Amino acid sequence: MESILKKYFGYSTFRDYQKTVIEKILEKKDCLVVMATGSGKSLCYQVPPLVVGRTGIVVSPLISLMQDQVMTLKQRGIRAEYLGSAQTDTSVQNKAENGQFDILYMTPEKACLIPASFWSNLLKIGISLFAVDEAHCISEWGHDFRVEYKQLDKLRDILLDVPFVGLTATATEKVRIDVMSSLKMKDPYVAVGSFDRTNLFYGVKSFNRGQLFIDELVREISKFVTGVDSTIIYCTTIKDVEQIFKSLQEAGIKVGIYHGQMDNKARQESHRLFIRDELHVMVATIAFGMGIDKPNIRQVIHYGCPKSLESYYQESGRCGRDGIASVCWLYYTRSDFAKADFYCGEAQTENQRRAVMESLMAAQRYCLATTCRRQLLLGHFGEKSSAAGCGNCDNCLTSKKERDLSREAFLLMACIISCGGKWGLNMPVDILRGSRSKKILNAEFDKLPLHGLGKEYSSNWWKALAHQLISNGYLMETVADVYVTVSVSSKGKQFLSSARPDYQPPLFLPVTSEMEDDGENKSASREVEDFKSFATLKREGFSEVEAQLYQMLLEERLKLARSIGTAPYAICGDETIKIIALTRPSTKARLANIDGVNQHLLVKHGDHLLQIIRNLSQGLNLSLGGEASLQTSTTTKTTVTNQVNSLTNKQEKLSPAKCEAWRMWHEDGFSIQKIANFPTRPAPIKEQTVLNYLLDAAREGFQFDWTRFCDEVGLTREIFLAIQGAILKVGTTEKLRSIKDELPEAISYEHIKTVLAMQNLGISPELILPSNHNTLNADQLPNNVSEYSLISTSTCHMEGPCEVETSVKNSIGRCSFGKIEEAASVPSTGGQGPKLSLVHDEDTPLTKRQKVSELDKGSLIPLEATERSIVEWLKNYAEGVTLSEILEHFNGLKEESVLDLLSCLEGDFLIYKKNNMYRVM
Ligand SMILES: Nc1ncnc2c1ncn2[C@@H]1O[C@H](COP(=O)(O)OP(=O)(O)OP(=O)(O)O)[C@@H](O)[C@H]1O
Repeated sequence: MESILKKYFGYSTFRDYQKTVIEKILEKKDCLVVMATGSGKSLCYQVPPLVVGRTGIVVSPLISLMQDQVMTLKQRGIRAEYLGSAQTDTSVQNKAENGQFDILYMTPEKACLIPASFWSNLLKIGISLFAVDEAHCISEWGHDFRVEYKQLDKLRDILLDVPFVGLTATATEKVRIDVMSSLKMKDPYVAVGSFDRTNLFYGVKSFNRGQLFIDELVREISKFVTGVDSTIIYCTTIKDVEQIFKSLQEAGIKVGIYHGQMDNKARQESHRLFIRDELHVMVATIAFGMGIDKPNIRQVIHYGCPKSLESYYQESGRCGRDGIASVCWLYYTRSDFAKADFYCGEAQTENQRRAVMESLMAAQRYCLATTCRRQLLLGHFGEKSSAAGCGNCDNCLTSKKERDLSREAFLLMACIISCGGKWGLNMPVDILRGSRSKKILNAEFDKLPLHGLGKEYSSNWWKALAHQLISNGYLMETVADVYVTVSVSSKGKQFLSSARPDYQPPLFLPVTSEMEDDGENKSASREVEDFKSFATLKREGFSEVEAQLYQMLLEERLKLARSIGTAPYAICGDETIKIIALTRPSTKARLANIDGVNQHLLVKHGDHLLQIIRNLSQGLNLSLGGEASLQTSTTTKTTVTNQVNSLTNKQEKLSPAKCEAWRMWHEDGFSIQKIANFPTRPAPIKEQTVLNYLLDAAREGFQFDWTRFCDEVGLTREIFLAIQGAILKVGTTEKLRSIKDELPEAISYEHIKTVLAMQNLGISPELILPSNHNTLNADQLPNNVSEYSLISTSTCHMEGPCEVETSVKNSIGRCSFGKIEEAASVPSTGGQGPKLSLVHDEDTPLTKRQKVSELDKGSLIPLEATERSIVEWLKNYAEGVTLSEILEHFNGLKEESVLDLLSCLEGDFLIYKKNNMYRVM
């Protein structure tokens, strides 16, 4: 499974639930997968057909979505096609029937109407799975019910032994049950993940609809539209779409338009150009919907409040699908909340109207919230999140101002009660503002003592306060048909009973931006200020010149995509380009090792890409090879970004020479001695220098294998303890010389430096340092250990010096820093086996894993390393093998030769490297 993942998708690690779902499918179990948008559900049905080599059928609601998926899969070397009304190639059905595709998409209509002979023929060859994407469409309770989906259950009786898989990003409990029963699933495996999209920033602003705001928005967008990131602007009306589209176009931005009144062809063309990065911004109504599967959308802006939180989650969820930090801004005006009539237009029954109203009210609550937006959003889908805020929404990031609003709250609540509690907000607000409208005069509300007492605030200000009182439980809303009435809750009444017109108990409430700016006076530029600052999130982690390289590489990817008629993201994702820009691989093997680089890309475009990387890097004076070992395999995309960022930050603190030494040691597995004398160096450097470089890297937080390092410098637990004792005696770590003077000659400065670094970093010797007790006899000791024995016994609280002394001497014997001659003079243990190599051979690494050594016990005869023998041997280790272990197994062979062979195997995608372990594809 993992080889398939790397080979076709370029990734080396499955996301949490993916592996289990795939395993269940391979066991032929039905599955229901409910996971957030962009969480990687597609992989669950894309991998099994490749594992078993039989076609997987995928039902998908939209032709455009299928076309995009097929395009992307083809770029991965996967045989994919679709069947549906838009398919012009008449041979596809025939080929499909003969099992010639790995993955075959079809519309639900096609799946139901295709002749039974198609299924029986294909069944003879084998069908690996029957997946229903966007499975919520099958349920009448789902927000996107499609009648055609309901017919799919018929296929259950035809595709008897085929696992059915339903996948959706939005499904309540009710919908889930409906999907399972509609697809007649048998005891399905259900995977429900978090809906949290942690890489998305959520923000909301109120604004005044109009050209002034649009102009400001356009100015801001044109500042950061670079041609590599995409933005979607969702509008609630076609009029808004056209107005914003026109303004962006006039500003010279490559912008597309998409709405329901355009003809099919024009919409398809808009979609196509946007997907292929030929357009940078898309202004659309929500008609530009489900089929958007573009990973590098960095911003989704809602120009107007959406009709429900479900649709907001879906629409904003098109942002940042590749896991890179992205932003979702929602702009609303108060008038958006009065659109109930409009949204209720199609509702037939009162219940349906109520459902629409409640959805709109939830969206309104989201807009007006002063607490964590993510929590509100997740809570709406029944997901609990931690009590603390998310730290990635406007409310969490901006400190809330609070004010004692007891007087104003008193006036508003008293007014609501005075006018009978049967109105919406407009009536009490108008009374407070002293309106003399006909409605007010007729009801004689102008005679109320409260009339005109709240003139100093705008009507929006009062409404914003009302929503604070609602969210704090002082007021409550009731839906009656399409109307919402507001009344005072028992908490509100309690407050009123403890207050008088001239005295109110303090009531501190958050001051929202609407209240702060008093709505009407707000300048457009302030509204878009935050928008701008969050749009630059993605540029974190690059030096200026690396950022330049990143942009250039994206341009090159665009050119390549144009030349082969595909979308840039189908070649590889932005995150992959980011890692390429940071590591600048110079060989196919290194390129292959990057997350997101698949075999097809390497074989088809690898040489071209390497050439480009070389040329561009040279032009920018950047060294090739990069510094970071970007093993991106263990985490989600978001973590990958963090890894890259933190590595880059670390690299900035470390000189290139140190980074390079660390990379050679950590990534390539070279010994310190080898690095010091590397053939490409103009002159060798001291081993001590390399050791210092590596310790600096460790101190800067670079990934570090301490066991290997200590093994290489010959530091055992006993030496560690001896040094610790000396430090205690000297009483300071400032003077290395004094510490050294307390120790036997054979304990070097390098040992001391290593111990100090470990102590500083809190690395416990117990965990990583071997003890050499019992490996040598006491009588094999050289004579000069008396001084040391005092130290070691006192440190170790041992009765006699014997064992510790023995171990120290043994350890010293293994030390490679200027102590080789001395070590050679220590007699060998003879019968202790091959583990204790007292004479250091520069091509024989010192580490040895337990697992490998067990398998290799007694194998001292040099083995011939060929591509075939390496692959054959690697097959024994599902978890992989390190370079040192390979070298140890093929003992007697030069490290460079083995590296050459490994490099070829990686470049040919026969093996791959994950977490520094080599594995067979
Ligand atoms: N194991 C993985 N490692 C790295 N990236 C992955 C992995 N699995 C999936 N991805 C990437 O995550 C992105 C989103 O995946 P995918 O399109 O499958 O999401 P989805 O859950 O189907 O979303 P939606 O519900 O919106 O259709 C894609 O760019 C995909 O290549």
